[in-house]
Amino acid sequence: MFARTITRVPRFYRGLATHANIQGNTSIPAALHLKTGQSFKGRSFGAPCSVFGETVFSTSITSYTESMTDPSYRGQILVFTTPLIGNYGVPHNRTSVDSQDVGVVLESESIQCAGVVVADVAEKYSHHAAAESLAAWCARFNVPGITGVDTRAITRLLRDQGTTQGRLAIGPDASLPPPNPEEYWDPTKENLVAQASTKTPYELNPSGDVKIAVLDFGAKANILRSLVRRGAAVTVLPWDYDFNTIRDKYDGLFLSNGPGDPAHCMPAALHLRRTLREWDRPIFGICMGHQVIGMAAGLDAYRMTFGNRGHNQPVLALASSGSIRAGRVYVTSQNHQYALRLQDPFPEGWEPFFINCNDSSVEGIKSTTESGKKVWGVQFHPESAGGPLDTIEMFTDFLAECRAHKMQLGLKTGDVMGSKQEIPQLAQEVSQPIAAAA
Ligand SMILES: NC(=O)CC[C@H](N)C(=O)O
Repeated sequence: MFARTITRVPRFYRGLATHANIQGNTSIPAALHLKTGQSFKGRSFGAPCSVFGETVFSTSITSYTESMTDPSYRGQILVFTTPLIGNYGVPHNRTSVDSQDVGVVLESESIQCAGVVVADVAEKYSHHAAAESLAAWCARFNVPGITGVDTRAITRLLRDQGTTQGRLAIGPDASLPPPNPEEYWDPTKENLVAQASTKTPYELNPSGDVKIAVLDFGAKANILRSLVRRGAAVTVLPWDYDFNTIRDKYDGLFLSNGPGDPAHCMPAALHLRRTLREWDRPIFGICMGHQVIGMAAGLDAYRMTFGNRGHNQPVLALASSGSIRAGRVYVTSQNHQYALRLQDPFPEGWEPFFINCNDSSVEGIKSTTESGKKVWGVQFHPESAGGPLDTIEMFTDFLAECRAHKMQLGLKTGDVMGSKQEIPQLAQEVSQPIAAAA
């Protein structure tokens, strides 16, 4: 008898209710077809258009917004193993643009994956920073989604048969028979890096004390943020730019992540081979960048069965360097299909740096101490976004090495603060944020 009926929604919940939204086209039929002959029927959300793509799964339980804007997912139909996706909506993807800023909140300007597959799309979303629903965001970027499918069954299939070419068929296309095997699009044939990379060089944080050139294979914004927020002046170069022509103006070189088959990046690996021979300043690469360093060092990159996509991949450090301690396991964020082949012996001057605790794949390489070089490549993503920050200090380590090298050089030439160093012409010409360059 003392039970009270709440007739007024408390203020706090009323605020949330205004964010809640119902959007999407979930009564439109959709189907996911795999080249291997299996089909899954569900309902559509997002853009009402059909797409081809390489079907991959990610075990991440959060950060769908970061994953979907990561250029490394370009051309892929992304299956989320977490059943409920979309429940915190999507934020505005703009920051106030100043020289320290890369201009976006997420990992790039737009959705990069070709389509998304979820068990249960959240039609209601709630988050203080949310501006729209997952469905509305997908519709705005012309990216289709399918919901109401058994993502566990799809994942088990992909785990057994490997990443498979697929077709997301929406609306009337969903009731058509699946495409013939030869009609599927094979993204490995395309140079996706050339599509994702900046077309023209641009600079961030020009007043930074240490000058870093970034070869952009499809860089995630958080890689650029991680460099800029640690005080680096960053010049972002197209993926096939011959860094050797400007290298003396820089204190370090960084090679970014990127989509597709690393074989397309062989021109960059050949330029880098020369850099490694003739230049002694620090070099750091992540994911595709790590694969390019490996190819330049003489290692092979191969296609894994289903790759590693998720935010809890354990890697064992085999060597100590900077903040990394040999013998420790770090939990890492990953998104890759290819890996460097472990070979014995390793090319002279190189050693394995990390190894994956689940599948023993190579997770990192480094130049040996005897080589006198300072070069590191990691298959995982220390910058996270999303995922754990266990290895984020690798950016600090890299910049510390660049600063130390610059200081040593200054001591030799009597130019300790680097004041005699020329400001790169290139960098002055192209000072603009990532958003404007995209
Ligand atoms: N995130 C990345 O840079 C991925 C690299 C490469 N495209 C691969 O799939 O292995």
